Amino acid sequence: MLEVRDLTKTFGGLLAVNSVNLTVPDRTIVSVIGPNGAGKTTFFNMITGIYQPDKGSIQLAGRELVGLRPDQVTEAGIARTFQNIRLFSTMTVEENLMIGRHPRLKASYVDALFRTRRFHEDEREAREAARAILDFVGLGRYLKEMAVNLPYGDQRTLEIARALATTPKLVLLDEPAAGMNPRETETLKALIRRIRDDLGVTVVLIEHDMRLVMTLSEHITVLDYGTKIAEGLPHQIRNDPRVMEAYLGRGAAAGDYGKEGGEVRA
Ligand SMILES: Nc1ncnc2c1ncn2[C@@H]1O[C@H](COP(=O)(O)OP(=O)(O)OP(=O)(O)O)[C@@H](O)[C@H]1O
Repeated sequence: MLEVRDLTKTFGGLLAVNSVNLTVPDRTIVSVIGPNGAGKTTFFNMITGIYQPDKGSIQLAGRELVGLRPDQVTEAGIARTFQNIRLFSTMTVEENLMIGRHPRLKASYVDALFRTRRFHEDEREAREAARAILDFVGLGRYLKEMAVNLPYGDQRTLEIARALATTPKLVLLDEPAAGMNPRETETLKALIRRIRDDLGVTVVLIEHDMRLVMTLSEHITVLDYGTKIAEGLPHQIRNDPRVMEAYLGRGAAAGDYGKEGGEVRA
């Protein structure tokens, strides 16, 4: 589904992502992990067209994405969430989803201006889709609620719902469990599995919660100082000395990898 080759990005003299390759098969759940500043978010930002890479290629189901704008990447089939919540807080839950739906609508500016039949059809379709997605993620009861009034964990789920509203082939989740309590994280884990199993959407996540990463991922790629230092199955990564070194060498970024005597909690 996703084939990243030789992806490279520098900021001034800093090599933030250094010639990274990543292959993500269709309908898999994979994780990109690494200590703080390893280049994970920069990697996501290149895939989604926010940053243009200095070098490399990014193909989604065979289509080259380098050079596309973020909205064109969304249209091509990649949706994402961000490390920090980016909802329209003064809009309702339904409206947040309808905005997520926008790239898939057919009506033009002129249709909207003159409220044509196509405009009304689009609006009805977007409302129906919003309702279906909210039910799917378990937020159906909040349809007309202001996004800002939702509990924290539900706001994060709403962000995932908004990403799903673009009907992606692949979704990139940037630290979806950040700030969640263990119960919310369990619910999130089940949701991510259902996104893959029921919707057939491929999932790539950046996550610091090692328990979640180790139990959810089918494949893990580890970055350190912008370079891929390891990749493989969860049990291989858990026992990889290079990975332990990367985390422990930096004081095992609070609550993460290697916290308990060099072993990963999983
Ligand atoms: N826009 C930018 N301009 C300059 N340097 C940047 C920019 N974005 C990221 N960097 C630098 O690139 C490196 C990689 O940062 P990035 O945010 O991708 O890491 P990360 O693995 O996502 O970290 P974290 O886990 O803390 O979110 C860091 O040294 C960071 O300071």
